[in-house]
Amino acid sequence: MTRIMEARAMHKSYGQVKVLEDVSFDLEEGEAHVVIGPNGAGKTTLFRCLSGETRINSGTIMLNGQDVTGLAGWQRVQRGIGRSFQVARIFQDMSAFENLIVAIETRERNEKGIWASFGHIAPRRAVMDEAERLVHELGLEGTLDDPAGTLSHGDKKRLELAMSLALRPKVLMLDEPTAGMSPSDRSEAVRLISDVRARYGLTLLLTEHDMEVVFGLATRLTVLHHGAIIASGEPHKVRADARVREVYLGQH
Ligand SMILES: Nc1ncnc2c1ncn2[C@@H]1O[C@H](COP(=O)(O)OP(=O)(O)OP(=O)(O)O)[C@@H](O)[C@H]1O
Repeated sequence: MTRIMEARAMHKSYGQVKVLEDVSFDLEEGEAHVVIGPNGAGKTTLFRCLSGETRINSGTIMLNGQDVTGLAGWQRVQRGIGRSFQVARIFQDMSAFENLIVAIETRERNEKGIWASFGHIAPRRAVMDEAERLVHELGLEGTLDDPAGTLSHGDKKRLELAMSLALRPKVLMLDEPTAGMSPSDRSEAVRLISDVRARYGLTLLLTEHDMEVVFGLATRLTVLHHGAIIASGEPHKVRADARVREVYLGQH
């Protein structure tokens, strides 16, 4: 297996609060690596550090063998890290389709440089075709012309996923993708994420609280507790780990 990401000895504090303490973390190509842990364990912070949204205080992060520790989030996106769009990043007044067009054009600008943004007024046919394909694959047909801000929670999540895929990432990071969903929407989300992972040959990194989602998707499971990793490995082995059951899984 090829190691895509290798983070070593990461420390992260917010003021006096130590959130990550000596965390080392690997991501292998093709795996679906799920990070779980109690509320406040540091999962979102770990995500933000790996994606470059926030800087670690010490440690190193390598991506495909290159040191990206000092690089900003957008520079890591250019190197293949796709972080699911936060709901706030969707342009609420624009339609789902227009949001997708923007995401695809953003990728093209990243690929070709700033000059790609000049020279066309209407979206080109290829961009429209790609947006239509994503709409179809993600089941967004019924929502196309509605302002994104008026979409249901489940459809917003689908749109976020479509916008993340538009960036053609090698690694897709999803922070609690099923948060706030009904049980049936959850099962649908698991099916969709598995489907997208297989179709795009993606490496997945996600956090999740729902155990059906966790065990439905994970090929590797890592458990964070008070900002430290207490177990990592095959899901069924981690599930049986006494310490993990004590601090987290025993309550589920
Ligand atoms: N920007 C910030 N400034 C100050 N403290 C923060 C900040 N972000 C997170 N924290 C603190 O860091 C700790 C870990 O938070 P984090 O959101 O990473 O945990 P989590 O495991 O994702 O939790 P949850 O499961 O509830 O989402 C918490 O104590 C939180 O209050």
